[in-house]
Amino acid sequence: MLTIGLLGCGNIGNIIVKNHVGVEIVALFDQMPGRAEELGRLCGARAFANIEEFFNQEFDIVVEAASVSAAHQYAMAALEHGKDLVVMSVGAFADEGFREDLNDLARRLGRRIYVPSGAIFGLDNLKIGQISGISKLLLRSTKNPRSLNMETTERTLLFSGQANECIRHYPKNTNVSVALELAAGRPVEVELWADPAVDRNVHEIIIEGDFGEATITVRNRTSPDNPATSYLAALSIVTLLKNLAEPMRVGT
Ligand SMILES: NC(=O)C1=CN([C@@H]2O[C@H](COP(=O)(O)OP(=O)(O)OC[C@H]3O[C@@H](n4cnc5c(N)ncnc54)[C@H](OP(=O)(O)O)[C@@H]3O)[C@@H](O)[C@H]2O)C=CC1
Ligand SMILES: O=C([O-])CC(=O)C(=O)O
Repeated sequence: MLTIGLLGCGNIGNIIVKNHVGVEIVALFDQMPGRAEELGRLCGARAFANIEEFFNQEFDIVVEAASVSAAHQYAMAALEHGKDLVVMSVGAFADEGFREDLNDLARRLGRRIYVPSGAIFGLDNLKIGQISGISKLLLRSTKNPRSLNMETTERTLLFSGQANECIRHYPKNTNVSVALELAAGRPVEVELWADPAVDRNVHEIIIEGDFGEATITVRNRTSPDNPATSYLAALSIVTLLKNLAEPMRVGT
């Protein structure tokens, strides 16, 4: 069975620990050591307050579910310690230099980096953008102001522009935009709205290209412990882990 070390023991970490299938969690790390210890009591994994000790444990995959800055800080070290890597805070890969260096290192060391589909549907066939023209790719995300840690009484446009700029301002809310960019291999236009009338995290994806047109709307329930994060994102990472050991891959 694949063994994992969980880096980040907040909302998604909790959902992984309570729902994981087909993998064994053996090590836990969080900058709030109490959170790692609490999850350790639930699943029997060892909690570490020191990142070096965490990386030195024997397991196959580091699962990052912490923050964009944590992904930046620890991704290289994870590979250097002989682990594969699952990155939930994919916004870290908006930094092209970092992304290329990490890919080079993974190639050199024969390691894999996995990016879950997260809080959206449609990443699979969007990859055709790497070989065929896509003329328009727009993500319109709408969240309740509570999810964005702000207050407003009316629908408000917070950001309009490119994904790699948006993630700098909203690293806890727009990782999906960078996942779209990586899949399609081209820039993504992003609109981020705060709307007190919605109780879901809504992502509308509008795609036009040589293949035709597609519109995808995902109305996500929020997670129990973090309204910024859609429950789907946590389900997506649990599913990715479940499928890693399977011989057959479904979806492009
Ligand atoms: N790809 C996608 O589609 C999606 C990605 N995400 C991303 O997934 C990540 C996890 O989400 P979620 O579980 O809801 O977030 P939470 O804030 O609930 O949990 C993250 C945990 O990681 C800790 N943490 C943050 N930075 C570090 C660090 N540098 N080193 C160690 N621990 C750290 C946090 O501590 P503290 O509370 O002190 O910060 C917290 O305990 C976030 O980055 C989020 O933006 C979320 C939804 C969709
Ligand atoms: O969970 C969501 O709806 C999206 C999100 O926070 C992100 O992409 O960072």
